[in-house]
Amino acid sequence: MFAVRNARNFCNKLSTMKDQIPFSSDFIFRQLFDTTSSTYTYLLADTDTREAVLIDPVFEHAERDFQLCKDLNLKLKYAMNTHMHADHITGTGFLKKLTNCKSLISKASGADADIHVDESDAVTFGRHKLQIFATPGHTNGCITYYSTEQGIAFTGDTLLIRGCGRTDFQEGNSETLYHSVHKKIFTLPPATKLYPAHDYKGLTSTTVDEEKRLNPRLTKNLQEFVKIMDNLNLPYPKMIDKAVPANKVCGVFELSPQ
Ligand SMILES: N[C@@H](CCC(=O)N[C@@H](CCS)C(=O)NCC(=O)O)C(=O)O
Ligand SMILES: [Fe+2]
Repeated sequence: MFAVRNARNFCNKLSTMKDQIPFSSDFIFRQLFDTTSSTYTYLLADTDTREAVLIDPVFEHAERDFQLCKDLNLKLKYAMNTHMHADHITGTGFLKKLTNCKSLISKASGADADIHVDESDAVTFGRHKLQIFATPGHTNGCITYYSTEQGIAFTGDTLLIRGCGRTDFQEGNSETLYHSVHKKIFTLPPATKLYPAHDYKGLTSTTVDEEKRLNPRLTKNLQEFVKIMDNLNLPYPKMIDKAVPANKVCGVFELSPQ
């Protein structure tokens, strides 16, 4: 009986993995990394129009990201953030100097940008589209970018792999984060691939199904979750005093990292 149940559970897991949608042949996806802040930057593009977007670019890598766009013959349309970061300076300001791109962030972030977005807005590049979900909790202005067609979501610091963003600075609120994850991210199809803004253990992506089963914080009930978040006792990010003021004005604009 035990063996049968185990086999059934295993098959259920495999079927969820089988449901994963492969990227369309006209969709470019690159995951880039900053080893200092463990930040992921994502380059997405349309192979036909060559329009591209960068999610969560890092200041020190703006030239790398610009060069990659050039190498792939892409026109950067938007340099956009999932939230006003506290641990690194965004590359959006620098990328605006290097290209004709526009910066984009949520209205609720309180940060400057060319374009402000909100729940139910969408970002398009070529024929591709990212829907925007407001997923506050780590900060007030946290958003998740979601592509139904590709079956992927960029969760910023709202949901990390087997973790989540801390809620002890900026406008952090653990109850709000819990509801953002449970009502927005966890209601996406189980096979949706999730790409966070950071990972500190070398993992690169997860799925809704995986996190609903395995996230050590978000599988708990609200009360237990709040208690966990109240007791994380993490040191403040080293860059916070520099990063937050810079990110409030869309990053810095000098042409070279110091
Ligand atoms: N040590 C790093 C900061 C690490 C950190 O605080 N990460 C944030 C996300 C970036 S704002 C976080 O929410 N972590 C959650 C967790 O459980 O680790 C540094 O000094 O920059
Ligand atoms: Fe953050």
